[in-house]
Amino acid sequence: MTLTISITDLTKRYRRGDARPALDRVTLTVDGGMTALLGANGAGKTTLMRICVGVLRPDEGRVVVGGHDLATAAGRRAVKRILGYLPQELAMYDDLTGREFLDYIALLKGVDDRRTRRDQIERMLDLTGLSEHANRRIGTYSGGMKRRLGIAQALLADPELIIVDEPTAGLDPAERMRFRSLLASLGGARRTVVLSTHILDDAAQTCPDAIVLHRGRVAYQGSTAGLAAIAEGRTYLLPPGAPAPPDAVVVNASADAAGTRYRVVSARPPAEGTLVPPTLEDGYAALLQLDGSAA
Ligand SMILES: Nc1ncnc2c1ncn2[C@@H]1O[C@H](COP(=O)(O)OP(=O)(O)OP(=O)(O)O)[C@@H](O)[C@H]1O
Repeated sequence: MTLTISITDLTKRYRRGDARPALDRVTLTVDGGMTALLGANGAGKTTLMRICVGVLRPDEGRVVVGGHDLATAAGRRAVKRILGYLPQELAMYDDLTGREFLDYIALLKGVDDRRTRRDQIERMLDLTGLSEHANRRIGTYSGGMKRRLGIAQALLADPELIIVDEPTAGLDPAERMRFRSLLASLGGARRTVVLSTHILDDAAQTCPDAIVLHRGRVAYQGSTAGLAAIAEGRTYLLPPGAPAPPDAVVVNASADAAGTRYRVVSARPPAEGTLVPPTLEDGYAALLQLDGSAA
């Protein structure tokens, strides 16, 4: 049985009198497997994740994680025991080696037995490809290696629930692919994984389910394929030089010697253009367009 996160009517304002709350009556259910949490800058993703891991309190609403109510101290303690969390900015100690850092985190997570701790750390180092760098000081690690160490610490003590906030931001393409397959290998039947990302390709490759937050509200919850399908019948590739229709969202543009070629999502068919199967990016653009607030 995988763990479920039930979120009901969650509202969070950072300052009293803020015109728009960071989260506005958010109601969601997150089941096992991998779920992508999508949304523009400031949509409320980090706020939602911080509330779900118990480090931030909502103004209103309720979060129950695996049967534990986060409104209670006992509930928050219970969730900490089953949680692996990789925040956007994870504080690491540059003077520690990777192995020492993991040892410290494992102790904080209550893995008291030295041998169990050592075995778990070796497993995580191996899984994240850091074994040969484990005795180097973290201060000498690349950004990608620090991210991998971040996921290694999140996975210590075999958590049932994993929440990761933009884990691939700033990584080069090779590190990103490596990280992506590592994440995909985690989302097995036993775990509930929430992955917040701006990189829709990462979500499309790893997550069967998706949530889109828009200005603090839920704009979509369902399958990733269903999100892509919102742009079905309205995604067009325009020939070089053809202008994008005025009400279309330009998903991308590529230029070559023949001119610029636009990929657009448009409710109305353009004068010239070929209908193409939509990607997750197209579906996301269509969703925000339908919402009347494409950014
Ligand atoms: N500590 C804070 N104090 C005041 N306002 C905040 C604070 N943290 C976030 N906000 C505001 O709350 C809203 C939601 O922010 P949040 O960081 O949750 O969004 P996000 O979707 O994670 O964005 P990003 O993709 O840029 O990380 C934004 O308007 C942001 O400015």
